Amino acid sequence: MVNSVPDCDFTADYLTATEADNLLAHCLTALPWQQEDILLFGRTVAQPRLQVWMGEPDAVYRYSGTDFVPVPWDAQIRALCTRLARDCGTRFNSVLCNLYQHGQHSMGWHADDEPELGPEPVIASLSLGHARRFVLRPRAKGNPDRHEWSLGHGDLLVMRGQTQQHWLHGIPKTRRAVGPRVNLTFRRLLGAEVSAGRAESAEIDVG
Ligand SMILES: O=C(O)CCC(=O)C(=O)O
Ligand SMILES: [Fe+2]
Repeated sequence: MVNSVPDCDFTADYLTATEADNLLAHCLTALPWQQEDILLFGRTVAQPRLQVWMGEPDAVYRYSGTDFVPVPWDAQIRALCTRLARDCGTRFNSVLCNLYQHGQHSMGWHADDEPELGPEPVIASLSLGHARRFVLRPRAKGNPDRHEWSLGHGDLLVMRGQTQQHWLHGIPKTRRAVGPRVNLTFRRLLGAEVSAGRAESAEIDVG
């Protein structure tokens, strides 16, 4: 039974404007951004965004057929991780950093439901830079429910409970002229075991 509302908490301006400005500039210049290839319906294509996987050495993450070995913690991001963990009442050991350079960069429908995240993961998503639409829809086909937030500079969205079991989420492309956006999603991997990977359809564009 799908809850009609996903278990998400949105906090506008979790970071002050100055904190957000400084962290955005730091992320854009200091992180080793890479555009990864993913396997999509048997073809190798470049992901429509740049990423950095960061965290504890054993937080190896398998996503769309690729193993991501984390780069060591950046001091500023680790400080944010500690603050978010305290405020969310949980612990995190890793963060997926996403860079959307323009409106054609996106993230397809997916759930963060890898087995190593556990059944009801708490995922804290901190956004910096230009606001983008974050859209959720039920996993069940034919259910027209939609929820969305505009995630702007310094905003926090925390997903918990059964959100990943029952809902898919993504960042649609936009024809608007938008500048760079950085999104940091803090997670806790429960073990170093490798998952089966998420479905290849994970990267179908969000409509
Ligand atoms: O960029 C966002 O807000 C979403 C990121 C996301 O869903 C993910 O990293 O799994
Ligand atoms: Fe996600």
